[in-house]
Parts: sequence; structure tokens; C-alpha cells
Amino acid sequence: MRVMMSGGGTGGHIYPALTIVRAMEQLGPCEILFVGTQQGLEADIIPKEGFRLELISVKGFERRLSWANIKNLCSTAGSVWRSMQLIREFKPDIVIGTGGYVCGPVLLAASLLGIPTMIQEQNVIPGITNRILARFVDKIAVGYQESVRYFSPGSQKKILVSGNPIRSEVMTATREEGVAALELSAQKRTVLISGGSRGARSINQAMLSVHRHFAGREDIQLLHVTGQSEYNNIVGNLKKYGIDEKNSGNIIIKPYLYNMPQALACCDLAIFRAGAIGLAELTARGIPAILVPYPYAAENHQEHNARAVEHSGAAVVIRDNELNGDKLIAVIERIMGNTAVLSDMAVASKALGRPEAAVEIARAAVNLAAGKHS
Ligand SMILES: CC(=O)N[C@H]1[C@@H](OP(=O)(O)OP(=O)(O)OC[C@H]2O[C@@H](n3ccc(=O)[nH]c3=O)[C@H](O)[C@@H]2O)O[C@H](CO)[C@@H](O)[C@@H]1O
Repeated sequence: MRVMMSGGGTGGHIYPALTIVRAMEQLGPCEILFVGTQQGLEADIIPKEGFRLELISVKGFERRLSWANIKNLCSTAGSVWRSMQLIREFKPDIVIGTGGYVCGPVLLAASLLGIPTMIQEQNVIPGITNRILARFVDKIAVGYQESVRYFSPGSQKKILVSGNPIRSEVMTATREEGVAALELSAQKRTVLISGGSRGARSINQAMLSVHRHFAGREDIQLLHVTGQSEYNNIVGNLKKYGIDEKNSGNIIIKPYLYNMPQALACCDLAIFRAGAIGLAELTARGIPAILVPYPYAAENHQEHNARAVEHSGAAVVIRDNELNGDKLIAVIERIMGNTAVLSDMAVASKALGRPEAAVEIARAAVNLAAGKHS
């Protein structure tokens, strides 16, 4: 089967795309081509994952009907044309989009050429590209039941509520592998801090106090993923406080983790933004979390994602404008200091997980390509 995948910008769109194609490969031999943009993280991640990537140039849309959007639509015509060329050359049996601007022209071109098409929406509140594409595509896989109502009535019959796809390594990685891969201590409990695929400045700032508070502790280690752009700044600031992560014994700072599944496998508590794929990974593994939703996400969708997890008892939400070092330290101490709280949160988290989502989406995609509608 020939599969064209498009999804880009952030990890939250790229990893679902990778997960879906890997699940499709498990169902039968596949020839895969990714289409992304130079500016998106896909330009870095997709070649590293061993897949071919073609680049096109695409402009973003505002989240409403506006003249700017109509103008953008015109300039997008060139990328639709380029996508059509790529489709004619590659001859896919199916074209799948997992969100981000790049999906717009690619999926539109596929739909115009009569190729079977599918989109996957990760968030409770669907992105603008997917809301527009919903009218054209054949199938829509969604991460949350709550998102169904945001699609037009005409699109609803195409929806499959599958949950969000997570990489199979997230489930198969073991604690021992994680400890070894990240050079952690097997004796200490691990707090994993990540602001999503591009990092989070407010979490990084609050973490400066958290590191000072926990530095040298025998029971807890902090694995802090800063995002590429903030790494030097955070390491430099810690040095000013006399903390050298290389000698601290319990503080590990990384710009980005290419082995996030291993980190999740040995993580006892996560401090995360509330991106949909990060949440799907945490809940699939049953990891308790402190969530700080990104306040500028379109239509505040991260807070909706986070509250859904908090309501089930799996997370504590701190709003970005209320976040500071003291507050974060207090919540970490409260959760880590009480094993009953930690294990109740872990059970609640596990109950939310949908580790089978990728296989369900892959089956639907294969059926669609074969002309069967599931
Ligand atoms: C600012 C913004 O609008 N972010 C959006 C983006 O999130 P973003 O890409 O930041 O976050 P997600 O949590 O959804 O996904 C991140 C993915 O990157 C991986 N990862 C992250 C950091 C790292 O060092 N290594 C690594 O592998 C995670 O394991 C996960 O698979 O897409 C999500 C899914 O549409 C949305 O819910 C988010 O709101």
C-alpha cells in the first residue's frame, strides 16, 4: 500500500503521523512518503525516523473567516498545485493528515484528485485546518468524544472516535531501559518536566526555583527537558545559582528527548503542558501529572484537554498565570510526599489511556484505501 502522510509544525502533529504509518506497516507492506514544511519540526524528526520527506511551502490561516484567510487561500493555490504534482508522482492509495497548516493543501489536492483521504484530530477543540478539511475528506479520526460536536453536521457520519495514537515504544519501553538510556539513578523517583515539543518558558522559569529546592536530594531526581531554544539559558541560570547539572547528582537537563518513550517508562510524576499527544502518552502509561496548559493555544484548547484529565483525578492543573516556583514546589512535595495520592492518581491516569488507538486508526485507513468503509 502506498501512503502519503502529512502533518507538521509541532511534535503533537508529527508523532501521531509516525505512529499511524508504523501501525499500518504492521498490517501489511507500505511505501510511505511524508509531506511537510522546512519550518516545522518534521524537517528534523521525519528523516531521523528513517522516512522520506518532501517539503512544500504553506502559509497559516487565522481561526476565522477573513480577507487575510481568503488571500492566504490564493497563495495556497501554489502549494495545492505542488501537492498535486507529488501525488501524481507518488500515486498514493491513501493520503492522511494529522494536523498543522501543511495538511491543508495536501489533503485538498488528494480530495480533488479523488484519492481516499483521512484526517486525525488530536484535541478536544479541533484545529482550523481540520475543521475546513472535514468537509472534503472521507474519514475523520478523533482523540476525544467531546470534539465530535465541533464538526459540521454533514461531516459527523465520517467520524471515528478512536482516541489519540501513541508510539508503540511508549508502551513497550521498560523502567530499566529508561534509567539506563537517560543515565538516571534506579533508586530515586523521577519527575519528568517537559513543555511539549517546543518547550515552555514559564515552566522553565518556575523550574529554576524547583531545581534549587530539590538539588542534592537523595529521594528525587528531576529530568527537565527545556526545548531547544531555552537550553543554554536554563543551564546558564542554574550555574549562576551554583548548580552544575553534571555534578548535582539528581538534576538532568536536556534540550529535547528523542527517546521520550524511555523517559516516560521511568517517570513517577510528570510536569507537562497539556498537548493532546503528551496527555495520551501519560495516560497510556498511567503517569500522574501536574499540567500547565499553554494559555495561547487556539481557543484555549490545552486547558480543555487538561481539565478532562484533572476531572478524572489523574492530574493537578496549574494555570500558566498562577505558576511560580513556590507553587510548583508545594504541589510536587504534596504529591510525591504521599504514596497513596501518587498511586490513586496513577490508577486514574491509566483508566483514561487508549493504547489501542493507533491500531484502530490504521485499520480504518487500510479499509478506506481498499474501498471498504468501516
Ligand atoms: C502550543 C501548541 O499549540 N501545542 C499543540 C501541539 O503540542 P505539542 O507538539 O507541544 O505537544 P503534544 O504533547 O501533543 O506532543 C508532543 C509530542 O512530542 C514528543 N516529545 C516532546 C518533547 C520532547 O523532548 N521529545 C518528544 O518526543 C512527545 O512525546 C509527544 O509525542 O500539538 C498538540 C496536538 O495537536 C496540541 O494539543 C498542542 O496544543
